[in-house]
Amino acid sequence: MAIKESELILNPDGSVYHLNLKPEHIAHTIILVGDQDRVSKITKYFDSVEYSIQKREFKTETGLYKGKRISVVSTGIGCDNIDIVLNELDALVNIDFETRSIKKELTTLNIIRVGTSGSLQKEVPVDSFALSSYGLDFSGMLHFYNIENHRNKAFESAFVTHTQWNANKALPVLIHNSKSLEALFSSEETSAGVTATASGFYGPQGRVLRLSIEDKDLNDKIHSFNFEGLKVINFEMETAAIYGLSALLGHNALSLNAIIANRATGEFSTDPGKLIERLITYTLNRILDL
Ligand SMILES: O=P(O)(O)O[C@H]1O[C@H](CO)[C@@H](O)[C@H]1O
Ligand SMILES: O=c1cc[nH]c(=O)[nH]1
Repeated sequence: MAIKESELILNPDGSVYHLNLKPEHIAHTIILVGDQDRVSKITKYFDSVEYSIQKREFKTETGLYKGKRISVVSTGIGCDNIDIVLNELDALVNIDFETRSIKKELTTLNIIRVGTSGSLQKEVPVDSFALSSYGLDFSGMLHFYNIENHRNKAFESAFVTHTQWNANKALPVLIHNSKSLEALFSSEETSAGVTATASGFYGPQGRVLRLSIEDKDLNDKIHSFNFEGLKVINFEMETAAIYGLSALLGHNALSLNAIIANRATGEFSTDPGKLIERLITYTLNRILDL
């Protein structure tokens, strides 16, 4: 059955609504970054750039890196943007835009986030790399999908009990990464653990400037939580949404984050630009084995 024009929105040139892309514009290996200016910091290493297309905060560059076709897409900040990016990337490969119907043969994308993040644990220091074995969604976005078969309720209910999670907030949802991507990208340079995906940068990550927050002890409780050896190691704003939608749509996803802040020690990286550059070259070196 054809998907209605109000649901799958295509621009007059046939490109998908927000990303402004047509199917031929994307590779099946995709690096997601938050910051649109980070796209060229990655593609400057490419042999050639085939397409460079931007609409709003969504900038895409596709090209060849040592002969491998890769797309780099910026998502902007937050899970609401991830809802747009993941649905539209999936539509580009798995929906026929002519007939507006789902293709019989589905394509699996490899999706790797290269982001920045704040650590919650002293053992995951500033200037190191966090690899998200799981994403813990605090944003509530995933509750709008049928996520039940992909979440880990035992972890979630232990977490809710330990943190005395306020019922007015969305229930946390724990989602796994792609274990094959984790195997490829983990090394002695990465610390693996649970990444908490917040719905904001300030209050939702326990930062206080002028506004007081509902639970000033929440970060300490997240910090001390341990479920069968699994700890929440860092805070950022996209990973769990990427993991949740990738699990639902059948894509492989992994999130790597440069630790620019340590919330446990109060430190901030003296050179975040250099750190993210290091994570970019680390990721590109390993992506060739995909
Ligand atoms: O550096 P990026 O990839 O944007 O990631 C982090 O930085 C932003 C907040 O400053 C959020 O998007 C957070 O997830
Ligand atoms: O503390 C931090 C640092 C980067 N990004 C976040 O979302 N939080």
